[in-house]
Amino acid sequence: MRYAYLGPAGTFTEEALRQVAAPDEAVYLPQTDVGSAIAAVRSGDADRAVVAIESTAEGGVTATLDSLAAGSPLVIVREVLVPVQFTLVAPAGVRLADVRRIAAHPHAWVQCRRWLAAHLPHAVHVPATSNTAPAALLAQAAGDPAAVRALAFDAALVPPAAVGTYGLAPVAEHVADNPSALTRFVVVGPPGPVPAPTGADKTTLVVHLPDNEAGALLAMLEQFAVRGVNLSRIESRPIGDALGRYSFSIDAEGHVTDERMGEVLMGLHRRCPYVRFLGSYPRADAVAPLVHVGTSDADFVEARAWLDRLRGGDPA
Ligand SMILES: O=C(O)C(=O)C[C@]1(C(=O)O)C=C[C@@H](O)C=C1
Repeated sequence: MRYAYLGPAGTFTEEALRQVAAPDEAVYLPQTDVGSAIAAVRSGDADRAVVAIESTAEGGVTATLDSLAAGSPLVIVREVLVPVQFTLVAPAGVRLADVRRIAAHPHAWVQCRRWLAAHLPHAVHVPATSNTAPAALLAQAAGDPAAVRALAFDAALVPPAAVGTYGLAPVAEHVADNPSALTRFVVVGPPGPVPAPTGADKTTLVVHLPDNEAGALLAMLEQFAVRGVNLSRIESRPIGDALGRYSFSIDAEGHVTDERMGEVLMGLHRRCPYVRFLGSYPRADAVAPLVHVGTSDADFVEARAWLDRLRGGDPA
């Protein structure tokens, strides 16, 4: 299996990929951004993409949400959680007090904001395409003072594991603000058989609302509420064709084969102009949803049998 993912080597995305397939049993195809990783699956250059979709720091990863919401259909087949911490590295000889320009992925910068404000309040953010792109540049320039001076930054925020991979010198460790930060990654592939239900699953959807209808968002949410389906993430993203037009990216607890989730999907299909199914897949934390009274599979099956009896002329 060929996996496209955000590289170069040592990103948190690669840590997620290692949980899915070891390097000796898969082809790793590092890409410069999330959009390219997803495009590689659409073009057939990769069989799967591994991409960040949500973090405790920033919520939804918009590059991923937007790439999956439009274009040829793709589905999520698995999710993986990776703890996220950061180390500040710099070329040999650079002290913390010397640091003025820090290369960092925008999500890494956000995750270290309080530490940076306390320790390097005047440092400027130099945006990087990934957490290890600056690490690779530092490693290339090491030992060549002219190459080090030519870098656009004098320190970088990198995953702790990348310090050894690239032979870098830590200037400060444990610089992330939240010691329990997590990023959630998903494995994305072309449409195919839906992973079997485990009893602890998630379903990801993109939903558009009817235009100019007061309460349309409430009506959409009611489709979930009345069937006892809990949401674990909902975000609005611009559709992009006009101001004021938004799509909703939703993670719901449950599997497409659950009776209650099936009823939700049919309700959305009836009421909303566009619903994209982005897959049902096992939850990485294996936490089963709370099933409320009257919303179990058996409750739906029994209610349908009752309706059939009524329609057959048996009101008993
Ligand atoms: O995989 C990486 O290391 C990345 O650079 C990407 C990414 C992200 O897209 O959120 C992954 C985890 C961290 O939350 C910060 C950045």
